[in-house]
Amino acid sequence: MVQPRFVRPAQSSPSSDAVEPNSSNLYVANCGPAVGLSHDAIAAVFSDFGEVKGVYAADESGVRVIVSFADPFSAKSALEALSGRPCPDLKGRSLHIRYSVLQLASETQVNDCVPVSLVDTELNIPGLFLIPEFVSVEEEQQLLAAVDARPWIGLAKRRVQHYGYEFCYGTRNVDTKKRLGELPSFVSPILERISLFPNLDNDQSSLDLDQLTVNEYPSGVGLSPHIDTHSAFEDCIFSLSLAGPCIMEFRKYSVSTWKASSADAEKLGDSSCIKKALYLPPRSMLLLSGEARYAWNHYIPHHKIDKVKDKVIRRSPRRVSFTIRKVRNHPCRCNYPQYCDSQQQR
Ligand SMILES: O=C(O)CCC(=O)C(=O)O
Ligand SMILES: [Fe+2]
Repeated sequence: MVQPRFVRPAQSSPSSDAVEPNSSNLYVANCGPAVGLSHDAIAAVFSDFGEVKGVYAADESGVRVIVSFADPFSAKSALEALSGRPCPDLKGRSLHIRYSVLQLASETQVNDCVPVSLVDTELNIPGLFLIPEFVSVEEEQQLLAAVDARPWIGLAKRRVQHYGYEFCYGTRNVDTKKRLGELPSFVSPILERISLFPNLDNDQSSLDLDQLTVNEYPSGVGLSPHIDTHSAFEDCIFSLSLAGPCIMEFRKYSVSTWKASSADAEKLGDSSCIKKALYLPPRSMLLLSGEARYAWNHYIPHHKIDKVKDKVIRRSPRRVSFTIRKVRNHPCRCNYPQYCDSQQQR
């Protein structure tokens, strides 16, 4: 059987162990088989506070365990009653207890289900281009310093900044009437370089990019599969990777997914979809245009470790991306109506 993996929950402050984190699992130090206390003996003591689903070794030490309750209230009562006090039924040992959460298998798994390409041409997706080393190491540092000097907006798992127009995650669109202002001057060299981008047959006006979303992903955090809303943005979507690499997976579903929530799209999983994956190194620029932009979902798997051409690559502590787009002011008239919110029959 696969041993469940538990980790410390994300905390907002060092003292937040006192706050209920809604976890049913406790990390208990200073007891275990190495000091003559069996998992059954530990379970018996903790079951005074509620139903114990299991006791697991927290690590190889033999003196640290995870006690998993059926509900968070039992875990809270046990923590409050037993933590920091000698426990007569466990040989008088003082237990050090904190909350723990079950880590999703996907966060510890190696992403190796879809072979990962290193070059765009290998994917054979029309309109998809990857330019490695689009910015220098020095420029990368300057761009990171510029965004780190500005306020971040905290989402559930990552942080973002919006410039030009705010992207609204509820509607997956922008409010074209609410312009925030010009794009900041630190992106000007990037915009200039984009205008010289090879392989672009779009007219120059679609390159008047006016919206920037900066995403900061901690290691193991990804992005659910989605197609950027057709009616929100023009054809060309640029994404600059900084600070760390990631894998981007591309999925083409045979059914329309524009109305499905991104979580639903993720659940659609293997059913009737083609999957391809590309390694995005730091400092590279990705362009999604045409079929790649309109018909393929892009997705960053929620993994800490990726397998790229038989090499195991650990994601760095953060990846920062600059997604640069042009807001659309008229309905989309692309050639992919099944994926297009502007062209759906209502
Ligand atoms: O982080 C990235 O490279 C992609 C971000 C993205 O897909 C989006 O903001 O729509
Ligand atoms: Fe996107």
